[in-house]
Amino acid sequence: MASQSETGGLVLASKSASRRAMLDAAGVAYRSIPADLDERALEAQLGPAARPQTVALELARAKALSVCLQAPEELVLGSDSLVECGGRRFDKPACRSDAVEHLRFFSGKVMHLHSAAVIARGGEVLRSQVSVASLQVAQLSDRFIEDYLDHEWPAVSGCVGVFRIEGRGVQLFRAIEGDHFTVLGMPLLAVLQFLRELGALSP
Ligand SMILES: Nc1nc2c(ncn2[C@@H]2O[C@H](COP(=O)(O)OP(=O)(O)OP(=O)(O)O)[C@@H](O)[C@H]2O)c(=O)[nH]1
Repeated sequence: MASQSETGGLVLASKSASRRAMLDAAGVAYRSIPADLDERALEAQLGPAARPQTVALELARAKALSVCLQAPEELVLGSDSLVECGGRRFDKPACRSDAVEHLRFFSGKVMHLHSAAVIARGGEVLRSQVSVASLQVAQLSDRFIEDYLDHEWPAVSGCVGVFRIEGRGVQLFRAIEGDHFTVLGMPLLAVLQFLRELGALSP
């Protein structure tokens, strides 16, 4: 006999601490089953010309559908974030020198952070949303970058854009346009509306 959590619950298909923190703070009950898939290989299949919002949506969809196989009765929430800046797409930095290169490139430019969410059940996509925030990056000196990473590395190794907006990452920006939750890594307001529509959250 399947437990309640295996019949009507919500599964977060993510290892992201930030996404878990958002749902925890919002009082949303869920269990986590990280998606085990090669995001970079999937992104490569979409090709270099794929729009960043398309890539984020497709990766969120792939994460949700892959976890549906382990939770066939439950709503599964997949999410993905990526940065586009100066015509380049960026994922999480692979190492500290990657982080330096990313930050040097971002300096003085506008960073677009795309965050997507997909809710699926039984292999069928029920809802999806992708949102973008625009972050104006300050001029970053090499000295600032090294000092910043002395404090923030390796914590930001799990963060696209090499920052935690809730921490020192806020020092990188002169202005931010867009939803705070989108910056943190998931369009939470849309996710909550979807859960209400799907009966998983009381209106
Ligand atoms: N704490 C924090 N995390 C951020 C911020 N901006 C982006 N992120 C995180 O950057 C990560 C983007 O990488 P993704 O590939 O989308 O997700 P992930 O962390 O690999 O986790 P999965 O969902 O399991 O793929 C996510 O965990 C986002 O929450 C921020 O300002 N603060």
